[in-house]
Amino acid sequence: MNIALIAHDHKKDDMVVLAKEFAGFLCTCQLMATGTTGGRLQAEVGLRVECMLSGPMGGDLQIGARLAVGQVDAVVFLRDPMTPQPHEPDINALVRACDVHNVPCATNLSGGRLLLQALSRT
Ligand SMILES: O=C(CO)COP(=O)(O)O
Repeated sequence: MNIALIAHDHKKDDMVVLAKEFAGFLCTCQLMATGTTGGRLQAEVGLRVECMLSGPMGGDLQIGARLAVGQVDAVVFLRDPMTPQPHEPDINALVRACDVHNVPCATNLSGGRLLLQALSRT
């Protein structure tokens, strides 16, 4: 299974907690992440992650492009709703691509937990 993991700066600690919780499942998946998120998952959780560019540099778009051609099965995108992001159009494009292609996308910690629980049982 191909899973994309993305977190805005104020949500990166949550992503590390979530990834540690599901490390046993995630280490059986092909993981991709935006640059800084992926770096933390590698360093702090020990997961093997394909790192794209950092989000503001186009990482969300890289993941969206893969998703559009069927190479992403699920997205956990822990967004920060309280902080304006310079690359808001890229963020919207990725979430829209999930909707266009009917790819499950969790945008907060509890949704991410539910999604990973469900996927880890399949
Ligand atoms: O900005 C992001 C997603 O929109 C996340 O990017 P980083 O993982 O590189 O911080």
